[in-house]
Parts: sequence; C-alpha cells; structure tokens
Amino acid sequence: MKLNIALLAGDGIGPEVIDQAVKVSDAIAQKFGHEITWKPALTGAAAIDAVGEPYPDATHEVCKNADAVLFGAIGHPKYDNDPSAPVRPEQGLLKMRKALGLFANVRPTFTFPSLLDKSPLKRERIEGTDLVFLRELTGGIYFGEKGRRDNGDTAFDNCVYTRAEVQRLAKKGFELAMTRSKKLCCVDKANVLETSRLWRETVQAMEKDYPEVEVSYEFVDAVAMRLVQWPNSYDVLITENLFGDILTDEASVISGSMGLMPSASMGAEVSLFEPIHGSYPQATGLNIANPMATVLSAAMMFENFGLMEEGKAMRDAVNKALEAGIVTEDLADGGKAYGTKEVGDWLAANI
Ligand SMILES: NC(=O)c1ccc[n+]([C@@H]2O[C@H](COP(=O)([O-])OP(=O)(O)OC[C@H]3O[C@@H](n4cnc5c(N)ncnc54)[C@H](O)[C@@H]3O)[C@@H](O)[C@H]2O)c1
Ligand SMILES: CC(C)[C@H](C(=O)O)[C@@H](O)C(=O)O
Ligand SMILES: [Mg+2]
Repeated sequence: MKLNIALLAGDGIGPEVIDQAVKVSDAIAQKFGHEITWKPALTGAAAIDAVGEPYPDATHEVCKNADAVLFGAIGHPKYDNDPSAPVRPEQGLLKMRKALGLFANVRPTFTFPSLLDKSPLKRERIEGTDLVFLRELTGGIYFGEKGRRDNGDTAFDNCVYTRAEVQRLAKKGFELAMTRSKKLCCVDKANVLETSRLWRETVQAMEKDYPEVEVSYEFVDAVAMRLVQWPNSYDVLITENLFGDILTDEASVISGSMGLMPSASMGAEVSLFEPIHGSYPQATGLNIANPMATVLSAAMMFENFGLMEEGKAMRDAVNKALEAGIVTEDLADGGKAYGTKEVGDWLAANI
C-alpha cells in the first residue's frame, strides 16, 4: 500500500517521540512491503515562531491531502506561563481538530502484563482492564463563546452541544460497543448541567436502535472514582470533550504511564493519530520521554487502514520491549532506563 502521512511533530518532546514512531513505521513498511511518504508540516509553538500562527493554512493543506495525520504534541512553557498571550499553541490544536472534522477521539486504556505490579493500583484491581473512551472532540466548553466582562474581572466559557453532535458521537459509541462486550457508559453531569441532560436524553432515545447494548448512565465525578477503583467494570465510555480529557489522563495510571497512551481522532475524510500526552517540556531534548504512546498511535493508524497484522507487529514489539525491560525512565522503577532513541531503535529492530 502507498501511504501519504502528514507528520506534525510540534513542540517539546513531540519531535523526539515522532522520530521513533517514524522509524518503527518505516520498519513495518519495509517488512510488509508498503511505501510511506512522510509530509512534515509545522504546528504549535514551532509554527508560531516560524510563521506567526499555530496551525497555518499550509499545514492544513498537507493534512487535508494526506491519507492520515501522525501528530506529536504541542505546547510551550512560554505560553503556559503567560495567560495573556493572544496566540497560543493549543489554539492550533483545536483549530486543526475543528477544521479536519475530528469529532470522535478514541482513547483506549489497557494494561500490559509486565507492568501490572508497577502500577500504584493493586494488580487485582487493574488486571484485565480493556476499556475505550470515546471523547467528543470538536464541541463543548472548548469551542463555546468565551471572554471577559466587568473590566476583565469576570470570565466565561460557554459549554454548548447540539443534539446532532451528541448523536454522531453516541452512534460511534454504540457501534463500538457492538464490536466489544456490548456495554456502554454515558458519562455526564446530568444532575447539574443542561448540556449533560441533552446528552442523556439523546443517548436514551438511541437505546432502542441497539437493543443488545446495555447502557449505564453515570455522573462524571463518580466515574473518576470508579475508574481507579474498578477499572475493569467498564468497556466503552462516551464523554463530552472536557470530561474525556480529564478522565483519560487519570486512566493512564491504570496502564502505567502517560507515555503509553495512544489515541485516534476520527473524521469524515482524514483521521489523526496522536499520543494523549503533551509536550512534556521538562523532558525536551533530554532523550528520556517514552515514545511508546506515539508508536502505539501509529499502530492504530495502520489498523485504521485495515492493516491489522502491521498494527499487531507494532504492539507485539512494544510488549516485548516492556517484558525485556527496554523502557524509558517513567517505567524503569529504579532499574536501568533506556533513552527515547534507544527504545525506538530496539522497537524498529524487533519488527
Ligand atoms: N495533545 C497535545 O499536544 C497536548 C496534550 C496535553 C498537554 N499539552 C501541552 O503540553 C504542555 C505540558 O502540559 P502538561 O505538563 O500538563 O502535560 P504533559 O502530558 O506534557 O506532561 C504531564 C506529565 O506526564 C508525564 N509524561 C507525559 N508524556 C510523557 C512521555 N512521553 N513519557 C514519559 N512521561 C510522560 C510526565 O510525568 C509529565 O510531567 C502544555 O503546554 C500543554 O498545553 C499538549
Ligand atoms: C492541549 C490541550 C488543548 C489538549 C486537550 O485538552 O484536548 C490535550 O490536553 C489533549 O488531551 O489532547
Ligand atoms: Mg489532555
């Protein structure tokens, strides 16, 4: 297969982890006879520095015309520490998600057998966890009207959802549940928020179309607790944008590290694959970031093209590396820590 992949490395550890995912993907391409053309493009703080905006039109053109997008991470402390900065890297990420129509963000959480005893959570609680968050990605409080009034002393961010936005995300959730254990949890705050009541009412109305799916409705605060208490009681969870952002970082503790959490953002035309973590600025240039989340995101990319064996080969290499202790410092647990590049080299050599 010939694949044109837009490559948006971004900021901080983005370029370092992307380099490893490219290396491992190229090893896959070589082994399985594919041809990947990587199309690098600017995003994030790097794009602001170069051309004054975080998601330039030229980058959008590259993404639109690609078969998929592989994304690293964006964000820089010079913006994090300056709340008044008018142009911010994160605006580019949101603009990209909206412009590419990436409304469904798939964030799987699973455990790795060799890491079960390294989690701060007890083995018997996390063993067997295999759940998927479907996070709505182009609506809600991230995209509602925001601003200041009263001479800047009052700030607001509006949370807005339409029935159609909930329906298209929930449809994906029901469909995903049908391919798994037919359990769907609708995460909301319907006891307080009007948008959540729209979510709940919309999902309830869709239940009749999927009679085999057992649907539960749970408040987000309770899910935040149960997620670490009984993670393996969940299968597919659908969430609005902000709830999904927060719960998936929390879920990384179940797997063992933020550096292990991949994601896929599905759109009508092009799909995007990115680790859920950020630019981890403290680690920039130190060759210590875990590249596995990005490698596993690339595995999701191959699987999305229907290349299941290729995806599995990448996952197998990650599992083998974890078992052999070829890990970065986040997973070294006092033992030997390998560099970002060395882990990437090992994975590529073990494809
Ligand atoms: N999708 C994205 O590009 C994205 C996502 C989240 C945060 N951000 C941005 O990243 C910057 C830093 O944000 P943050 O510190 O809150 O989140 P972060 O995800 O960058 O880092 C949080 C912590 O997670 C761990 N971590 C993250 N990635 C890791 C990796 N690959 N290997 C090992 N450990 C890893 C580290 O302990 C780190 O301190 C901010 O500018 C933020 O806006 C971007
Ligand atoms: C950087 C930020 C805008 C982003 C989000 O909140 O969606 C990030 O946290 C993520 O999870 O991809
Ligand atoms: Mg996040």
